[in-house]
Amino acid sequence: MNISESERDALYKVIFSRRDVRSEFLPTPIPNDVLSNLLKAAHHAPSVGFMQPWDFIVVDNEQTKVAIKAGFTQANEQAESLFSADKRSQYKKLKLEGIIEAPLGICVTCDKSRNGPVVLGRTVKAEMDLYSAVCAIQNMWLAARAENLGLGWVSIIEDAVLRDVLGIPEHIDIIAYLCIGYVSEFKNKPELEEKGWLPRMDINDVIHFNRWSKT
Ligand SMILES: Cc1cc2c(cc1C)N(C[C@H](O)[C@H](O)[C@H](O)COP(=O)(O)O)c1[nH]c(=O)[nH]c(=O)c1N2
Repeated sequence: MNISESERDALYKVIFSRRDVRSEFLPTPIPNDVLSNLLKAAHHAPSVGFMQPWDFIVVDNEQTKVAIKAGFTQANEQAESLFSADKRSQYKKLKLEGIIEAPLGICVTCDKSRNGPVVLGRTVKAEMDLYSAVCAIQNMWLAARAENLGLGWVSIIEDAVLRDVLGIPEHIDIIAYLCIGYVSEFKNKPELEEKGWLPRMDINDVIHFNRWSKT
């Protein structure tokens, strides 16, 4: 099966217009079939040894969201203190989550024990299952954009809080807490770029032929 030019263009449009969303969520409910599309896209991500180590815990309960938000607030206060004084005042002005506003949260986890202890492709690098779960998140992020849904990754929260609030067993790794919902707008640029936190690097500064090579 070949990809047509218009299908290729659509894929690049989705890639380049995908954003991390936290300020623009609308309360509009997400239809079940649309949510299913996102989860199916995530579940079709590549995974080491095809182990499919992910699980997706969907959060739609207000009380649960409030408890998760409290965890963010606590972690964010600690995070603030780590930045230098000038960065700190800039940091305080950033909105770094949409936990309450987004109609749905999804906690993505990784079960390292799935399919037994020896996994094809994970024999020398134990973290390959975690990377596989991240591939699922990126699939979901792109599928969300194609469905005109915003997605925001909230990593400023202790695993212990998510584990406690969502009842996640100790042997399961927590990869991400994602906020998902329709949005008032998709920004043209990353919010952190727009607000002067960091610029996008020049692509030529990150592509290197034979860098560090000994030969
Ligand atoms: C693993 C990981 C973790 C986080 C993020 C991303 C990723 C990949 N990002 C979003 C991040 O700031 C954003 O992707 C970049 O600023 C680039 O912007 P766009 O995603 O292109 O809009 C993010 N943003 C935020 O406001 N709070 C957060 O806790 C996090 N955590």
